[in-house]
Amino acid sequence: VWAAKAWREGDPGGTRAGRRPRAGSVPTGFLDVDVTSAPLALECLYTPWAPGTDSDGAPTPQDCPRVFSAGLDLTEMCGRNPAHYAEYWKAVQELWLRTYLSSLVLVAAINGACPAGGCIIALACDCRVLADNPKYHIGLNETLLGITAPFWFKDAYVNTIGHRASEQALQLGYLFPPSEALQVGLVDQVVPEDQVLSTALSEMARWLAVPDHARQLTKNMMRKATADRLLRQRDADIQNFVSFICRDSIQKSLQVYLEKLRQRKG
Ligand SMILES: CC/C=C\C/C=C\CCC/C=C/CC(=O)SCCNC(=O)CCNC(=O)[C@H](O)C(C)(C)COP(=O)(O)OP(=O)(O)OC[C@H]1O[C@@H](n2cnc3c(N)ncnc32)[C@H](O)[C@@H]1OP(=O)(O)O
Repeated sequence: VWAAKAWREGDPGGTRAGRRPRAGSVPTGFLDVDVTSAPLALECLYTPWAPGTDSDGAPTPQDCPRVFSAGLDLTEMCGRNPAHYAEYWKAVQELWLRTYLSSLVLVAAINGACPAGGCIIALACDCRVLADNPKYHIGLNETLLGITAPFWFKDAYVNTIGHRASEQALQLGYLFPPSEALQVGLVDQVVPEDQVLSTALSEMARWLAVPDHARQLTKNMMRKATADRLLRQRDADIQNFVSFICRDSIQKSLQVYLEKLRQRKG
């Protein structure tokens, strides 16, 4: 995720929000940053695990290739207490709202797998460029984990790919390979892997060429209703999440899924 303001101000290596991947593991989070208590400088929000910049100040490819984001950190949703789940979900909401409502131009340069929470952050951007690699799937696969995508994930999906495609993909937990993601409109461009960053930059330039105030007002006009829907029921959404995730059956499903992931690795 690229923040236009920092880019324009020549500070593409600014503070990064989020968690770095554990050694030998995939980047899951972007949520151990304390987005709830300190104002998140979205101007400085980058793909969290991007290593920074090269000598010219241009962003360099991620140090964790193959994965854009593995979505929300499942270990944050397993075996914890209700207060932890509530705080975690509030942070997830906050991250999404700030990204979705940002007045900046945000372009997602997706150079790896992008399931669930990863997809939802990409969807909060203005434009998505995906690397053409059949392993780089994108979508909301929650049902395959035995959980349900919250209504605002669903809303963002419907806004992007329409009702019927969302209904089908959500129920099936379908992860789209690049060609299908492009076809259904989930991403805007699919390009060879080594052109993701340059294409994202070109897209950024295209969006920045539009007068800022007009673009920002238009963006807000298009997104406000969706964001307001969550804003109106934030607390209820947190309570829903906590009671849902605390169920024994859901905990069991998540543990089984995590175990499968770990075994697959071995
Ligand atoms: C009525 C209803 C009301 C309310 C409902 C409300 C809310 C519920 C919904 C909550 C929303 C959740 C959204 C999410 O984002 S869930 C997470 C979904 N993510 C996934 O399914 C991705 C899983 N991961 C993978 O498919 C692969 O890891 C990936 C393709 C990304 C990368 O593959 P690779 O081969 O490179 O890595 P692995 O060897 O598989 O994994 C390495 C280690 O990373 C661990 N891992 C992977 N993903 C996660 C994750 N999301 N969270 C935590 N840990 C993860 C994996 O177990 C390996 O761990 P170690 O062995 O190294 O410990």
